[in-house]
Amino acid sequence: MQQRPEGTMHAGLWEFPGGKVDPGESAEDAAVREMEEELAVGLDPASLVPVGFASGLLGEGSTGGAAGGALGRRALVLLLYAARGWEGAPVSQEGGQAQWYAAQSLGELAMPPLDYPLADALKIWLKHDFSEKYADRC
Ligand SMILES: Nc1nc2c([nH]c(=O)n2[C@H]2C[C@H](O)[C@@H](COP(=O)(O)OP(=O)(O)OP(=O)(O)O)O2)c(=O)[nH]1
Repeated sequence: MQQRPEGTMHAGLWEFPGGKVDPGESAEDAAVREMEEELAVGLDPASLVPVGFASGLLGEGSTGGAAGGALGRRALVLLLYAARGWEGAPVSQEGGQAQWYAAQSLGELAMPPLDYPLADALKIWLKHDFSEKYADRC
């Protein structure tokens, strides 16, 4: 998990690492690029397995950050992927904190609103160990 920097929307809250999909990019390619940029971790896009998604409005529930409250009603959809293999040890590249947490403890962490349903989806996914089904991919 990564802690959002001061001065941004949802500052100080812990989120799943990732970021926006660039024009012309697939969601998987964006996830790989963001993991490299944010945590210096190398991933194979073919090894990513979809875990779940969460949908809401940009800025909903945020009190801090420059953009808070002034965003209109833009939709935000977060996609969560699992990867069983990667290259390198995750180290935050952008000055904030990055830390491993057990999936079961994520509910106690202060997170932006959409990361809670993502954490629930992850717990269900791990319980059923769907990764076995994709053993050749992750
Ligand atoms: N993780 C997460 N982000 C949320 C939620 N609600 C919400 O408005 N956001 C915002 C925060 C960010 O502006 C945006 C996610 O984009 P992002 O991960 O690329 O974060 P960012 O804009 O701070 O980073 P960057 O593109 O500048 O690198 O969505 C939420 O519930 N969870």
